[in-house]
Amino acid sequence: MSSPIIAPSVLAADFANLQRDIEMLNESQADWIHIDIMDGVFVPNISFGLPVMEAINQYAKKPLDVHLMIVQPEKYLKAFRDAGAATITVHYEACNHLHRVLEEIKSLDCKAGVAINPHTNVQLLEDTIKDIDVVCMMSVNPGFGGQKFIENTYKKVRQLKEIIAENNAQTLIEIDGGVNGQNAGPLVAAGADVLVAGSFVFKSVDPLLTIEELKNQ
Ligand SMILES: O=C(CO)[C@@H](O)[C@H](O)COP(=O)(O)O
Ligand SMILES: [Co+2]
Repeated sequence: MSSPIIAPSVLAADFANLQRDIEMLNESQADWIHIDIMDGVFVPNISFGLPVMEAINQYAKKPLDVHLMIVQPEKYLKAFRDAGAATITVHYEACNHLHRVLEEIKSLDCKAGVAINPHTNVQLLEDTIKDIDVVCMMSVNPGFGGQKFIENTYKKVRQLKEIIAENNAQTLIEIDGGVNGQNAGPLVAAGADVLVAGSFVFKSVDPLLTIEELKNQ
C-alpha cells in the first residue's frame, strides 16, 4: 500500500493569516492544496471566490486542487484554470452534460475531477470513469468543514475501486470530509488514494506533524 496523497483544505485555515498558512503547507508533506469554492446555491454556504484563489496561487508551491461546489460550473472553468487550478472538480449533481464538462477541463490542461454527494450512487460514474482523473467522494454533506465522517463511505470506496478496475481506468479516489487520524488508515486500506483534511490539520496543535501522520498511513 503506497502513501496517500494529502490535500489539506484551506477552508479551515486562518483567513486573516492565509499567507502564513499557505507557506506552512509549502514546508509540509502535503502534496496538493484543496480549495473549496461554495456559491450559497449548490450548497448552503459561501466560502470565497477567484480573488482569494489568485492570492493563494501567489504563494502556493503545490498543485491547487479546486473543488467547485457551485451551480453551472462550466461557466467558470477557464477562470479557475487561469487562477492556478491544477485539478478542477465539478459536482456530478451540478452538471447536465458531465462528459462535455470533463472534456472542457482537459482541454484547459487541468486534471478533471468529479465530486459525488453522499446520496449519489457510485454506479452513476461507470460510463464516464475513463474520462475522470479524480473522483472526489464526499464523506460529509458538502457546504461546511468540521462535520462528522459518514461511515457508509467505506462501502462506496470499495464499490468505486471495482468500477475503476473493471474499466481499466486510472482514476484516483479522493475522500473529502471528516477525515482524521482514526479513519485515514482504514480509508487507505479500502482503496482511497487522496485524503482531504481541513479541521483535522488546521485545528491541530502541530499541523506539520498532523500532515506527516496522515501521510504515513
Ligand atoms: O468540501 C468540503 C466541505 O464541503 C471539504 O473539503 C471540507 O473543507 C473538509 O473539511 P473537514 O471536514 O476536513 O473539516
Ligand atoms: Co472539498
